[in-house]
Amino acid sequence: MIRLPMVEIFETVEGEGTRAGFPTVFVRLFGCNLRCTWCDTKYSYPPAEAEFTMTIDDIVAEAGRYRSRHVCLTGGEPLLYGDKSAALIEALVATGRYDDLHIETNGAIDLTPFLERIESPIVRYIMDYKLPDSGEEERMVTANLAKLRPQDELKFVIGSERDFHAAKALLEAYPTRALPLFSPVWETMPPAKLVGLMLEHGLSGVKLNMQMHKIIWDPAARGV
Ligand SMILES: Nc1nc2[nH]cc(C(=O)O)c2c(=O)[nH]1
Ligand code: SF4
Ligand SMILES: [Mg+2]
Repeated sequence: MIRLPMVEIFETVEGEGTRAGFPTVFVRLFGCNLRCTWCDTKYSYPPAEAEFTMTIDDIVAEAGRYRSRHVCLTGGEPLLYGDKSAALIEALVATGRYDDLHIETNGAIDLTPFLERIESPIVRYIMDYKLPDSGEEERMVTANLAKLRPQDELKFVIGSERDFHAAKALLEAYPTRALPLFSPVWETMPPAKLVGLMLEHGLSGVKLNMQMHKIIWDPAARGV
């Protein structure tokens, strides 16, 4: 039986992206293949330990205890487990109880096998592109950008002006159908400064992405 290492399952409102504000069940898997400098979920990979492991059936049942019709698969990196991650996505889709299943993936996983295997219209990828300040830019799978679809989102977490210019250059170099989101790093990029840069550079197709959960609750709170 397939078991996955887990951090937590909880219900809150989605804090980010185009579905921000909808009641959403979060399924947070343990483990990540990156170590971003500004990571806000360091409890989701070693040296922290997985809280527990769960079977796919258990995860589906636990998520199903809540009434949200949106589900977010996150981590860590929820696609780290290949076929097992795909089987979890398929099992959540098969319940028929969700209108939206979005997957927060870190840009260092080739999405091709997932896009080819999973055909459900409710499944959407929110791909982070890690910029220079993260320390992980060289790990990005740039081939993913051309494969993302209009329902997917391409999120840039922007910590500095250097990051802003890198994101702008990347969008010019790698056309994508996904919606580009610019998200300010909570500690180092004042949102007003990021908006100013977006307007100054005429980035009319880019959407500002604020992390609502860090405004509503303590930025360090877990499970919200
Ligand atoms: N409310 C809320 N929205 C979120 N969107 C993405 C999250 C994540 O940690 O991946 C997250 C989270 O942890 N909380
Ligand atoms: S990819 Fe996400 S979970 Fe992994 S280190 Fe970076 S910010 Fe943290
Ligand atoms: Mg979070």
